[in-house]
Amino acid sequence: MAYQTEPPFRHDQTARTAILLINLGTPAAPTAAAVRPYLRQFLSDPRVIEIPRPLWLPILYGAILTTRPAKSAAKYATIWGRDGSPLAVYTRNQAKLLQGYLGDRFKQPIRVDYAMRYGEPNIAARIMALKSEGCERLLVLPLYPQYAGSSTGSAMDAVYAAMQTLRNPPELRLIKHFHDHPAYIEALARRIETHWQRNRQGDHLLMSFHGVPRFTLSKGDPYHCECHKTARLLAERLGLPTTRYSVAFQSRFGRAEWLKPYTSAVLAELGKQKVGKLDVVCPGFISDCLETLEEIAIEGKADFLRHGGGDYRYIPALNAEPDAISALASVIVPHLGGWLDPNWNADADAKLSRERANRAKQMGASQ
Ligand SMILES: C=CC1=C(C)c2cc3[nH]c(cc4nc(cc5[nH]c(cc1n2)c(C)c5CCC(=O)O)C(CCC(=O)O)=C4C)c(C)c3C=C
Ligand SMILES: [Fe+2]
Ligand SMILES: [Fe+2]
Repeated sequence: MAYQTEPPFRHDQTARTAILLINLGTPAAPTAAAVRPYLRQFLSDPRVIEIPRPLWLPILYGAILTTRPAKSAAKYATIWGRDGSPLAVYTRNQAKLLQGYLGDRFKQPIRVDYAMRYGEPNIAARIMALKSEGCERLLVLPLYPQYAGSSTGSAMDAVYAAMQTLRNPPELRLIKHFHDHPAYIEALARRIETHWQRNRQGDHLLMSFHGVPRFTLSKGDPYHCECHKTARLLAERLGLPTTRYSVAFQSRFGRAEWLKPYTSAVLAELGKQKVGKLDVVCPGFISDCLETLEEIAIEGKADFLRHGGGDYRYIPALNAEPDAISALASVIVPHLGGWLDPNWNADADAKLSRERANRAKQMGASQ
C-alpha cells in the first residue's frame, strides 16, 4: 500500500480541530450527462445495492444507466436553483454558518468543512486538505439524523478508506446518529409550529422518511427503529395523539420490498379519507433536496389531490436556518470534549507559536 505524501509535520503550528459535515452528494448539473456519473458512483456502492456485483453490474450498466439519468435529470431541472442543486447549496451554507457559530463561541482554531459521499467535494480530498491546514483532530458528522448502513455507514466507510491512505492520520471521532437528540427534535418542532402559526394547524401531519430495503431491518439495520423514535419524540413534543399523525417511507428504488407503509400509499389513503388540510414534513432530511422538493412537495401533492385530498402543505427542511445551525452545534459540541481547551487564550497561544518557531529556526541554524 502506498501512503500519501503529506506536508511535513509543523511543530510551530497550533493543532487545529476540524469538523467535517458529510452529505450524500448531488449531480453537478440537471442534465443526463451530469446525472449519469453521479448515479453510477452512487449505485455502485455495495452499501447501497447489496446484490452480488456479477448480478448487479449488468443491470446497472444495462437498463439503469441508459434510461434513469435522463428521467432523473428532468426531475432535478424542476428544483434546480440559481446557485445549483439545493442539497449542495444548503450543505455549503450550513458549513459556513457553523464555522462562524463555533468559531465565535470557542475563540480558538476550529475549522468547519463539508464533503459529499458521491461527487464533489470528495471526502478523501477534503480530509487531506484539512490535514494540510494543520488539523490534527477530525470530528465527522454525517448529516443523516437516523443511522442507515446505506447512508451513514457508507459515509463512514469513505472516511475510513481516506484515513487508511494517510501516513500521519488525524485523531478521528464520528457521530453515528442524532435521531433522538433534544436539540434536533426541538428544531423540527419549532419549524412545524412556525408553519402552524402562519397557516393554521392542519388536520393531519404526515412524517415521511427516506425508505430502505425491508431486508436490512431483519439483518439488524437500526434505521427503521430510529425513524420511529424520531417520529414519536416529535409527536410528543408537539402534543399530537397517534390519530393525528402518520409515519411513512418514500423514494422506493427497484422492485424489492422496502420499508412500509409507502408514502405514496398513505397519501392516496389520506386523500380518499378526504383529509382537508394535510401538513407534510420529512424529518430524516436535514436539507431540502430532490427527494423532498420534487418527490414530496410536487409529486406527493399531486397524488394526494388526485385521490380527493384538500389542502397539501409541505413544511421545508431545517436547511441553513438559524435554528438548524444551533441544533447542529448542540449535536457537535459534546463530541469535542477534551479537544478544545476551556482555558485556551489566543494571545498566549500566538506567543507560544512564535517561541516554537524561533526555537525551530535556531535549531535549524545550529545544524
Ligand atoms: C436518509 C438518507 C438516505 C438513505 C437511507 C438513502 C438510501 C437509498 N437511496 C437510494 C437511491 C437513490 N436516492 C437518491 C437520492 C437521494 N437519497 C437521499 C438520501 C438517502 N438515501 C438524498 C438526500 C437524495 C437526494 C439527492 C439530491 O441530489 O438532491 C437517488 C438519486 C435520484 C434518483 O435518481 O432518484 C437514488 C437513485 C437507495 C437505493 C437507497 C438504499 C438502499
Ligand atoms: Fe436515496
Ligand atoms: Fe426519489
